[in-house]
Amino acid sequence: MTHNHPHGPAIVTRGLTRHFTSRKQTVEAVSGLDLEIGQGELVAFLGPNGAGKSTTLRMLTTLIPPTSGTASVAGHDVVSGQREVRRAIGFVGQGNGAGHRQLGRDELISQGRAHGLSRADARRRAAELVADLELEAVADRKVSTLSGGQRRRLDIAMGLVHLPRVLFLDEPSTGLDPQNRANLQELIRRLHAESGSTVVLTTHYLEEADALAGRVVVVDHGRVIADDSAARLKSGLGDLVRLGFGTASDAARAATRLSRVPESRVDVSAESVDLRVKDGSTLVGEVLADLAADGVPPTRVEVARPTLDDVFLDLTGRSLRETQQSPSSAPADGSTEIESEVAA
Ligand SMILES: Nc1ncnc2c1ncn2[C@@H]1O[C@H](COP(=O)(O)OP(=O)(O)OP(=O)(O)O)[C@@H](O)[C@H]1O
Repeated sequence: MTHNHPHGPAIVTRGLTRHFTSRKQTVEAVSGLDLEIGQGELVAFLGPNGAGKSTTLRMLTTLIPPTSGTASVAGHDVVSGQREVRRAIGFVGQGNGAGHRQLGRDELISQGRAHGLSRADARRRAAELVADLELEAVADRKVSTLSGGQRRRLDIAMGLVHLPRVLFLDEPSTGLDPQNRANLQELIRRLHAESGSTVVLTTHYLEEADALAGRVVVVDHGRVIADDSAARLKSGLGDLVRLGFGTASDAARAATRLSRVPESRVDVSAESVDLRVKDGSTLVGEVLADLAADGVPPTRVEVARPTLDDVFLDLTGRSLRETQQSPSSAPADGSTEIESEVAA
C-alpha cells in the first residue's frame, strides 16, 4: 500500500481559526494555527481536554469550515477543494464508525462501495485490509459483538479503504485498556511505515505521543505551544534532580550552593530542592559530594528523566495529567525514574 505523492507538504495551515458561539458566549476553539506537515510524517496533536485538537481535525477533514485563516490538505483547500480533500483523506473519528449488525468484512465492502469502488474492487480491498491489519478474527463476526479494541481496528481499516494519502485519527486509543492500546499503537506504527501515508492523530495520552509520533504538536487553548520530536522537547528541559533535606534551612542553604551549577534551574519548596539540569544522572554524584562538603547532605535523592508532562508543565504551569478527565488515563509515560535513599 504505497502512494505516489504529488509534490509539496501534506498539510499547511495559515492562521487557522475556529470560533463557536453558544449561549451568546464565544469560544475560541482554535486560534491562529500555523502548521506545515510534510508527506509521510506521523504527527501527534497532544493537549488537554478542550485544547482544540478535535476542532482542528474537523476543519482539516472538511467537516466544519474555519472561521478565518486557511488550510490545505493534499494540495487542496479545505473549503474550495472540499471534494478533493475528502477523496485524499481517511478519517477515523472518536465514535465507532462501525456499529451495525453487519459482518466486519461487509462493513469494509460497504465502505469501499461508498467510496466509489466496484463490488469486485471493494471485495478485493476488504480482503487486503483484513490480511494487512490481521483482522481475520474480526472480519467474519458481527460488528456489534466486537470488543472495543477490535472495533477500533476495524474503524481504522474503514478509514483506509480508499488508500488515503493522509489519515486522520481522532483519539484512536481512548477507552482502550493498556494492552489494546499498545496493540493499536503497534498497528498504527506498522501502517505508517508500510504505507508511506501521512498520519495525524490526536491524543491526550502522553506515552502515546512519546512512543508513536516522530513529531509532537502540543496544543493548549487553541494554540500550538510546542512542536518538535518528543526526544528534543524533553532534552531541552533537562533532567530533574529532586533533593530532600532534614530542615527547610538546610534546603535553602543547599539551594544557594546549587544555584552555582551552570545552566541549571533551582526551585526550593520547604524541605525539598528541585534542580533542573542536562545530564542530571551524570552530575548527581558531583552535586552530592559538593553538598556533603558544605555540610548539607540531602536525606533523599531522586533523578527523573523529563517526561512530556514536564514539558507541558514547564510551558503552561499546569500538568497535563491533572487536566485529563479520562478515568483510564495513562500510567507512567515511558520515563525511567531512578530513586535512591541517602543515609541521613
Ligand atoms: N460544536 C461546538 N459548539 C460549541 N463549543 C464547541 C463545539 N465544539 C467544540 N467546542 C469547544 O471548543 C473547545 C475545543 O474543543 P475540542 O473538542 O476541539 O477540544 P479537544 O482538544 O479535542 O478536547 P478533547 O481531548 O476533550 O476531545 C472546547 O472549549 C469545546 O467546548
